[in-house]
Amino acid sequence: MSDQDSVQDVDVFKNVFKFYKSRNKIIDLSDVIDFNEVDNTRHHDKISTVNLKDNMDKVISPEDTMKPICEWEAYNVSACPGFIFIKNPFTPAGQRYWIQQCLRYYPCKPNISNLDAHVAPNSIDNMWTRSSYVDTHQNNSSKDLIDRLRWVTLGYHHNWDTKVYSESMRTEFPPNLSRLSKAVATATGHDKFEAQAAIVNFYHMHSSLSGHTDHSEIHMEEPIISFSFGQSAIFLLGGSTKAVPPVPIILRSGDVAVMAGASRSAYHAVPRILPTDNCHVADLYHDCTAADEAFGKYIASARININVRQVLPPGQKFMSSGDGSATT
Ligand SMILES: O=C(O)CCC(=O)C(=O)O
Ligand SMILES: [Fe+2]
Repeated sequence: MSDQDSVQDVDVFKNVFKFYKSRNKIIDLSDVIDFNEVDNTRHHDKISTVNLKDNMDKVISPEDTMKPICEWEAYNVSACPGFIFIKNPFTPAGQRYWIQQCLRYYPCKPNISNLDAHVAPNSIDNMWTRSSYVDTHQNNSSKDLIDRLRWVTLGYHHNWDTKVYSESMRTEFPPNLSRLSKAVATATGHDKFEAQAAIVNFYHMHSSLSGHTDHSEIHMEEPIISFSFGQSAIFLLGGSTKAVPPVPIILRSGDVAVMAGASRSAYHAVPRILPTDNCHVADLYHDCTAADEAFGKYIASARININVRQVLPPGQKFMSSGDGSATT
């Protein structure tokens, strides 16, 4: 293989990313796996149904936000071993509950967000109630603070520079999100999963997230559990190198992606946010109180993703001094 060949191989993930990110043309979605159309013959041979564990009466429906597990539909993607897609297992009120948690509560202290570097904590604590989504009489011409929110970290706070977690950058993981993640983990066969760190991403219509792997966690045997709310996304799931052509998948509001097994350390990206093409999100806030409708206005042009991870090996409650340096 010549040098040129190997460079081209390395760029496969990036080329596919650029293809879906490009705004210069009408995007061709024919290769994108859409689990809303599982009978679509084009992609039928690329996926298979997963049988979930329906033995979890105690943990199912955390905060009463999910449908009974017997109604969940879950799929594998043959090219991505270990990956499980669960088609929106939430009730409409359940989705509204999690969207509210992400906008109203998770950005507040002691959690960390991209806004911390710019504004005082109490401005963040009140930013939802003071936003023009809620206070419609507000004639504040400056952009809402909430529109500048890009990420929040929970539990062990992701260090964007060093990519190393530390005990000194740890706060309580939200118990409700821990129960939700445990329910999904248990249903997909990971009943020892402990939610210890999460990133909540806030995407706007032109946002994207480039190809990366998530490998800061000391223990990589447990899955990443990823929840999507609001506008849809094209999610690219590749392999262990950027030479592996990624599989494009549509993630819609309520969908859950579980990156387990080999897919836990696979390259992945979000090249594009797509306006919801059906009643998915509009329906959520149909006939709601004004307080709820405010969340509907935000989510009409935004996507929220919560991805939850276990950091420590089973049974270990804290990081020991050598743990941080064990990761790269
Ligand atoms: O937004 C998504 O679906 C993926 C987010 C992600 O991969 C990350 O935050 O590491
Ligand atoms: Fe990621």
